[in-house]
Amino acid sequence: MENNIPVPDVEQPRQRKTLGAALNRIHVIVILTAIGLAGFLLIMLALLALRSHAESNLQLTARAISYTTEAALVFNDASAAHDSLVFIADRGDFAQAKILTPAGNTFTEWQHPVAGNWDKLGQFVGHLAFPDPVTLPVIHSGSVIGTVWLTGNGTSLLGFLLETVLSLLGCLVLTALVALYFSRRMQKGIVDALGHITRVTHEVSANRSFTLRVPSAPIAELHTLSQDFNSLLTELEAWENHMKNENVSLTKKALHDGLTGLHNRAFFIDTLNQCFNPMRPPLSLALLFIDVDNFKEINDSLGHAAGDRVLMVIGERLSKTLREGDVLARLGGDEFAILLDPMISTAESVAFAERIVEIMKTPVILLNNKTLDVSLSIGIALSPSQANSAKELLEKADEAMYRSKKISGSCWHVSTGMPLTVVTKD
Ligand SMILES: Nc1nc2c(ncn2[C@@H]2O[C@H](COP(=O)(O)OP(=O)(O)OP(=O)(O)O)[C@@H](O)[C@H]2O)c(=O)[nH]1
Repeated sequence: MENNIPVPDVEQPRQRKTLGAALNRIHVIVILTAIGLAGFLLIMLALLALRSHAESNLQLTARAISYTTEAALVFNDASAAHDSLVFIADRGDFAQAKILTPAGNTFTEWQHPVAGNWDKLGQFVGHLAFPDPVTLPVIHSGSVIGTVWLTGNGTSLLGFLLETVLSLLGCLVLTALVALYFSRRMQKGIVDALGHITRVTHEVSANRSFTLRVPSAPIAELHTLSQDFNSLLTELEAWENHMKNENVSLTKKALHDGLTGLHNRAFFIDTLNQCFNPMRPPLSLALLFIDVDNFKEINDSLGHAAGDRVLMVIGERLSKTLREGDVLARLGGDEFAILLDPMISTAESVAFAERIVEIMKTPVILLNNKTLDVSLSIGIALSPSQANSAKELLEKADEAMYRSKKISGSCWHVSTGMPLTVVTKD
């Protein structure tokens, strides 16, 4: 059968651009576009201004030529007219000058020498900048006696243009650098502030570091974001501490007895089970099962509060008998148990039980300062000699305790492993 379940696309990990790189790119594009456009417009304006300046210059030169060649035209002296042209060409700025007769013939002319590529380029620029020659009539006594014909010189225009463009470009590059410097500074403020928030967020999510805080940012919105983020962290930190405390308290409640503060049955059974871990070699253990004699009577005659007081005192006294590693628990009601640390012999556990019987010989002082004699019955079971499991060890110790109780109470009994027979006192 064909499987029609769509397989979701697995997103491939890809290299993402950093915010700094993205802002950098945008700033460079904006700056280059703005500076490029401004540069282009400024160069165009400079060109127009230069051209109009050069054109009015050419008009003035034509007028000067017209005045200076007037006499030469009147006296038909072409050589004098040529000298005048050379004289003005030394000081003026034109490519070619002609004096034409009223009939249109060339009376005299002068042309700027073309020495090299620069001059050729100048000539070309001159053709572009001044496509039409400037003409001006030479008037004598009210009549036209000739015409001044003048074309513009592109060489000096070219030089001037190059100078203008180069200095303009220099200014634009300087402006671009200054703009770039300030944009980088502004960008650093944004990127650093967001970088702090990103780093702290990552630390919080990866290591639950709720104690971290984001430093304040120079930009108002980012500062607000940092402050709000810090408030959130403070709340999370408080919440986490509260949860930790709750956990500690719940764990304590789950494993401790509320009245005596000793470990409870669940903890004791768990500890016992761990001692019989099949993955480990068997341990030498001794378990003392302890039950208060005639506890119901205490409750019934002196009240539940007195019974509680007795249980607490017993808990305190038993705690004082413990060595390091021993585990004491209240199993429930008037039952207690002690697990003696591994490597304990029968004689040692019996000595331990005798000590317990002994310490209970001191009467319990009740809350109303009355005293009460309280005794305990103790059953001892040993592992691995008498039991091979937690359940069996507990049952054997309970059984031995029952023997103690049946004999007389206020005594100990070591489990025999034999079936229980009822023993009467005396
Ligand atoms: N005051 C008090 N009494 C409790 C508590 N838990 C259980 N008891 C009472 O403890 C009594 C235990 O009674 P039994 O199990 O008959 O024990 P006993 O009177 O000592 O009898 P033997 O074990 O045969 O000596 C019951 O009356 C329970 O109600 C407790 O936390 N506080």
